[in-house]
Amino acid sequence: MSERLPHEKGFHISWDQIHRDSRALAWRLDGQGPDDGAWKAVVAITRGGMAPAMILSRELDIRTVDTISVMSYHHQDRGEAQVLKSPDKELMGDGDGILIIDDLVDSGKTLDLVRKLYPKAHFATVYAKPKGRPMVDTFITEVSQDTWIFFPWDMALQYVEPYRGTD
Ligand SMILES: O=P(O)(O)OC[C@H]1O[C@H](OP(=O)(O)OP(=O)(O)O)[C@H](O)[C@@H]1O
Ligand code: HPA
Ligand SMILES: [Mg+2]
Repeated sequence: MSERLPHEKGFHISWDQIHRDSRALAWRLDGQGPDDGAWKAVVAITRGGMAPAMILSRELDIRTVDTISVMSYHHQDRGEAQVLKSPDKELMGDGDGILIIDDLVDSGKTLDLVRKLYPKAHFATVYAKPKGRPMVDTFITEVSQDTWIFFPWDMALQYVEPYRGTD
């Protein structure tokens, strides 16, 4: 069953902003891996985690990148999180040395599911809401629970009327 969430605010993120915030995340994680500071691999939670994971893997020079596909929302309606595609089993093990990246943590259900599969992985998101915060090891910006984050891949530039009409 899914429920409609009461989002009062919208937080609109540009490509430039997500690029800078993902770089900030990379900066924070640089040298923090278990193998002399190095990370074994980056795993993106698709689809939202792919853009931040690409930026981060470039910054940290990590060439081993895999994905886990978790689906939990239809537009703004939340359903049960389910794994649609798993990353390489041999690479993942119990998650030790693996950086698992998502664009945001909201209720925390997606990360809760992935954490159960890879308990030793490091979980990082660019944005976090209060409910999901305990599920994430590292994040950059927190927004309130009643904020819906709009990502640049879900938006387009369009004309807006000036505050004062033109006629
Ligand atoms: O903390 P939660 O409440 O679980 O919500 C966070 C997750 O929800 C969104 O993904 P979604 O399932 O909508 O799929 P998408 O990344 O393909 O858009 C978002 O990208 C996170 O992965
Ligand atoms: O605030 C959000 N924005 C976009 N996708 C999401 N998935 C869960 N919460 C959000
Ligand atoms: Mg997602």
